[in-house]
Amino acid sequence: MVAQRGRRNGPAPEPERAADALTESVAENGTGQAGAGSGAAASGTARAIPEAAVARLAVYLRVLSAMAEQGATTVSSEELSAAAGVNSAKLRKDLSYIGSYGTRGVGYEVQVLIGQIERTLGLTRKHKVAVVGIGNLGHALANYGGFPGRGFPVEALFDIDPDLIGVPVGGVPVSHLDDIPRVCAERDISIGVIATPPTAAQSVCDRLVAGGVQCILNFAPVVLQVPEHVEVRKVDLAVELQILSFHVARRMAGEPESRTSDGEADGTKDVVVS
Ligand SMILES: NC(=O)c1ccc[n+]([C@@H]2O[C@H](COP(=O)([O-])OP(=O)(O)OC[C@H]3O[C@@H](n4cnc5c(N)ncnc54)[C@H](O)[C@@H]3O)[C@@H](O)[C@H]2O)c1
Repeated sequence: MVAQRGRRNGPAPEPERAADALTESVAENGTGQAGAGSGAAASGTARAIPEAAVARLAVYLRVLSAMAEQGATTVSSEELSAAAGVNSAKLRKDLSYIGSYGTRGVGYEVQVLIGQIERTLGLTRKHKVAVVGIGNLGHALANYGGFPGRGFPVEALFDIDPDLIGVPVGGVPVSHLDDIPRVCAERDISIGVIATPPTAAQSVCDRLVAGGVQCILNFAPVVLQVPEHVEVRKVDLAVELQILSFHVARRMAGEPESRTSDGEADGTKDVVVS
């Protein structure tokens, strides 16, 4: 996933919303590239957190939540790192960013660590999501049941196709593109997901911003221009496939492992390109 920086001038951020938003918890360096120690510290901590570490924190949270559901109260760094597919040195470093060092011989208290990661990721409140473009991808996103439980309820859907307007998808009726600003403002949508053709993405983005949306997840293969207070992340599965291809090519050539974007040797193949 790529943090994207196309900026337009715009109004100043609302501090309380900006501080809460998931994607604004990540480190920024103004170039779209993550780097160790760059940019803003995640909320609740004094240290900047590399964007790749933020992505791994989300993975640790998912693993810890599953462990908690199974009744675990403590977890060692070795157990957690194995379950998350990350080496334990990297895990300990990631958790040090949020001030969590564990107890020698005991490890980490699961619920305490969950709380710390949730606070760092701004997940102590729900972030309502709107999806725009209810085609193949939009349908899949709208129907996916895994978002609400992780604090991201899908509360609005938009499209331009008259055949879709008013039709419920995943229990939410599709509204018309023109209603984006009003509906997003009324429903307090904080994250907009763009799944339209690329030609439509910028105008959709402008409407989302007009509706007060401060975080955009963009699946369309286009760079969006946004005001300073709006955070954009771009998802491109082709890039992920190219990264896999890179690893296969390296392995076949017998060349050394790559380094992650936070500058660490990567023995885990969990490169996050940002
Ligand atoms: N990032 C990725 O990894 C990835 C993967 C698949 C698709 N995509 C991209 O996601 C987008 C959607 O792909 P898809 O396969 O679902 O396409 P699709 O054609 O099935 O769906 C697009 C939907 O957008 C709607 N739409 C068109 N113009 C609109 C507008 N102005 N406002 C609102 N809705 C509008 C259409 O009516 C349609 O329902 C494309 O840009 C595609 O390139 C990205």
